[in-house]
Amino acid sequence: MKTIQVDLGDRSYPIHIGSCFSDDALIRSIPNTEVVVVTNETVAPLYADQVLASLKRDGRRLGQVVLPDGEAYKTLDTVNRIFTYLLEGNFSRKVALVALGGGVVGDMTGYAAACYQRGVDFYQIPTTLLSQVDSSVGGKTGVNHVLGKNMIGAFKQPKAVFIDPETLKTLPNRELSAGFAEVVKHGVIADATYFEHLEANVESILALESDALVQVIGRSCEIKAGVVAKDETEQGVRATLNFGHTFGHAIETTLGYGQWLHGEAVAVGMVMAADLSVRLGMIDNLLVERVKNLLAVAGLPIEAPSGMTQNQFSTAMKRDKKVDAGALRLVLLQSLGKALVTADYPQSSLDETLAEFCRD
Ligand SMILES: NC(=O)c1ccc[n+]([C@@H]2O[C@H](COP(=O)([O-])OP(=O)(O)OC[C@H]3O[C@@H](n4cnc5c(N)ncnc54)[C@H](O)[C@@H]3O)[C@@H](O)[C@H]2O)c1
Ligand SMILES: O=C(O)C(=O)C[C@@H](O)[C@H](O)[C@H](O)COP(=O)(O)O
Ligand SMILES: [Zn+2]
Repeated sequence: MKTIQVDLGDRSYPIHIGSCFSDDALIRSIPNTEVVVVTNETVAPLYADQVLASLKRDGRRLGQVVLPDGEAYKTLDTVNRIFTYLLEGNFSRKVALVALGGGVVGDMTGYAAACYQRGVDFYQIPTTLLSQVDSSVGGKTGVNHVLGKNMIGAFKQPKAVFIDPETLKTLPNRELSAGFAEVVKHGVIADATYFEHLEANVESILALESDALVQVIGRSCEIKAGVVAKDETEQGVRATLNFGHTFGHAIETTLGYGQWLHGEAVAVGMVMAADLSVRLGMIDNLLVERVKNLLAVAGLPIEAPSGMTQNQFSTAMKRDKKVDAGALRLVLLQSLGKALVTADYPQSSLDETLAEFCRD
């Protein structure tokens, strides 16, 4: 078992990576006397019994909420189903909510934990590549609004994260690729050597070769944990984790949640942000080609959805959470492994990038 610590003072927590399901002592050791597992209709039949069995203990009350599956259900209405279950069952403030599933389940469970009786304990058992390398770490929780992605939410750190890479064996390939987009992001913004490692090992990672996979989950969690420890609530450097997301979120919101997967939208978003960085003279076009090539090899899109207009991008991007005093801050590249958050770019250059990808 590999363990990475997220250092946040009295809210620090471990990320355990290994056979957390077959060797279930860590999951078993969750101390709360009331535990509710929150999952969805796809993940429940695969893993919920196993997790509930691990949690079973004399004197502990267990519950389970099974949510509908899909990004389209990442809403306040769905979170309200969790509240209704907890209230009907008279669960107290001592309850721990355990998110079992991908990022959608994790983000909603964390938000429910932040709100239920003004805050209860929360654990993450992520079962997609995306959630194992990104969303289970860092405490961003929340739901989508029809006008913007993740617009309603709270920072709520989990007490621990339990990652069992074996769960990825049941994950559809399209979802695996989507998770890989966030892995590429970590290399591009924070670690050139890691990016080179991904270029050299993309096939073995996506073939789920155990060593390659554990190494990638570990390195991505280390990078994310390091950034979050420096800037938990995104006052500064954490915004670099949003590389590609301003464009990507615009795609998700405009097409309708769930049409494109989050990782797919972020893949194109990263190419667009890199394109803008070239236009501003910050990086060489060769780097854009390397990013595009790695994403394409992983089966990810590198072009904007056909039919999406420049105006649709602009409208959605104006609502980005990184807008400050009316100016849209974007994450751009200074070099491989180095990102910068800035509102200091000519609007005409952004327009050129949008025009290049939209052709409307
Ligand atoms: N909080 C954060 O920091 C953060 C970071 C990145 C992304 N996100 C959010 O995460 C969400 C995307 O997460 P995701 O990519 O995990 O999508 P997801 O949660 O929708 O899961 C993808 C699909 O895989 C299924 N699934 C999950 N585990 C499985 C398994 N082991 N075997 C078979 N099927 C399985 C799910 O039911 C779903 O159909 C988006 O809403 C995004 O905004 C949050
Ligand atoms: O943890 C972060 O910070 C990130 O930005 C990680 C992103 O991959 C993730 O998609 C996040 O949910 C986006 O955050 P948002 O604040 O732009 O909604
Ligand atoms: Zn993301």
